[in-house]
Amino acid sequence: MSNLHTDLKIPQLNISLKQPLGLFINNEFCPSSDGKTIETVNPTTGEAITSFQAASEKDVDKAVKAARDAFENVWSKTSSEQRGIYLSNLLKLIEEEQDTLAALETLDSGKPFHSNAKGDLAQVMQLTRYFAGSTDKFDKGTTIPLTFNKFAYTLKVPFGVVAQIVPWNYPLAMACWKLQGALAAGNTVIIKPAENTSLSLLYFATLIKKAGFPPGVVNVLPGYGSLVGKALGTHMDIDKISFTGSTKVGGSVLEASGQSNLKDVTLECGGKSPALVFEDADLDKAIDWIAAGIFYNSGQNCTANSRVYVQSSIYDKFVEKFKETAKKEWGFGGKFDPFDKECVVGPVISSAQYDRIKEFIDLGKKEENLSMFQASEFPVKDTKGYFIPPTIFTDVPQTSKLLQEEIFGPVVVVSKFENYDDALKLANDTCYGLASAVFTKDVKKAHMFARDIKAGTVWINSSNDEDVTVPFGGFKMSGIGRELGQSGVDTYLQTKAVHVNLSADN
Ligand SMILES: NC(=O)C1=CN([C@@H]2O[C@H](COP(=O)(O)OP(=O)(O)OC[C@H]3O[C@@H](n4cnc5c(N)ncnc54)[C@H](O)[C@@H]3O)[C@@H](O)[C@H]2O)C=CC1
Ligand code: BAL
Repeated sequence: MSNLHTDLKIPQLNISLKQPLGLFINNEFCPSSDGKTIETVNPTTGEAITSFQAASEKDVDKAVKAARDAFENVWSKTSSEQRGIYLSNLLKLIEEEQDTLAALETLDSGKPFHSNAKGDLAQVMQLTRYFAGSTDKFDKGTTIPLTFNKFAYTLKVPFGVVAQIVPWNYPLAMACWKLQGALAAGNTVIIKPAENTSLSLLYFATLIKKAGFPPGVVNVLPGYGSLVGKALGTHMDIDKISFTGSTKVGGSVLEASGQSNLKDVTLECGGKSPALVFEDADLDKAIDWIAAGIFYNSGQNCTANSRVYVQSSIYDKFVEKFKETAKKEWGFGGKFDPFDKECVVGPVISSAQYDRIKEFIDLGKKEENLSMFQASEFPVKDTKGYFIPPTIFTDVPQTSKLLQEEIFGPVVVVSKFENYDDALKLANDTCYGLASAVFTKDVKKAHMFARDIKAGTVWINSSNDEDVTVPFGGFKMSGIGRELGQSGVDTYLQTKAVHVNLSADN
């Protein structure tokens, strides 16, 4: 092992790989300027996997310079067709390396390989295909007739240098939601992975180079949020920043823009998304969707349907069946190994998140005296990993901290409602507005809910099955702006208005 690469083995899948550990600037892996490193831990075992280079402020400046030079001299002059070709090359490489990338996600984040990690890669491939095909199709601007001798036209132009900060719950998927859209639009990028899940994006950087992207177009800067993230937010030569993570840090990114150069800001932040189940719903199907909507990815999902409201006439039946489903379908598997097909609930990301979630569980149980069900024993005895079983709190009052705050774990609160107005009021009673779901066979009621709920996404008779072709983003304190779909490119473009005077006299 050098300090810039190490050999990793994943025996469960018979995979060996050369893992980059350096900062990726100008298409080369390099050490950090101050030699600092970060150790990354396998949440399944609690043991260290390896250490990678942690960028300094000086490295941020170096990456920004690389991205600026690449934008001004090369990328802004690269045709949209050629950008699409690079993205198509990238797609082919991701397809070839999908198992390795998915395996890295499982190793570093603990997400079950066969369900979650492969699912993340399927989404990454779909969105790369989508954005590769979009480069010559997105909105290019309009012509506006003014007078006989005057007209104007608009140009949609890239911002230039874009910074992107991504979280650990979907390390590569969240990176690709941002990266491919920004590249399709013609920007150069500096992207910062989360401290605890940097390996997959560093490996992905090798594919960027192989795909032919010119040096400096994509730069990957692993490092601490409080240092690298902050330096990106306040940098005077970054034109736009896009962030996914907690609402608290999202606010500080917005503030950093205001205190520096007013760079454009897109934020995807927290959520406490409601799912409503009306008495006319297909109960079994609703329960399957809702269980997946909270227990998939161990509940570490900004759109998780973490608040469930059920009409009182079917409440008891719902609760009974929901518990059965959680116990039967959402288990760790006997080996506590997310590479094992039986494992559908992996560990949560870190000991810090484990402690945070456990605090919520203890609060609900001991201080708020709530009725609680867990799909298996907790704390789990047979593992050193950060495993938390699906946990269901029932009859939870609207004022409970568990109902109001984002827990970001496999923990759900269930409450009852009497009628539509009651349900809507409860569902909208939150500072968040990311997503929502409604289960009913009544088309009118479903669309009334879609009209009335203050959230960026509404699922009718499903939950959390987002699609890369559909815009995604939050109302209220869940964020600013949209990603994916056409918005995934538009968000990285700004409008220039050109006024043309044809008159000979003035
Ligand atoms: N919306 C989402 O998808 C996510 C929400 N969260 C929420 O946040 C809670 C805490 O998780 P954390 O890992 O602490 O989230 P976080 O918001 O601190 O981390 C997300 C990203 O922001 C970076 N960051 C941290 N401080 C920064 C700063 N001052 N300036 C710029 N970037 C910074 C981190 O390095 C990471 O890359 C979770 O329990 C969950 O509620 C966390 C991750 C993803
Ligand atoms: N469902 C992917 C978006 C997120 O959790 O951040």
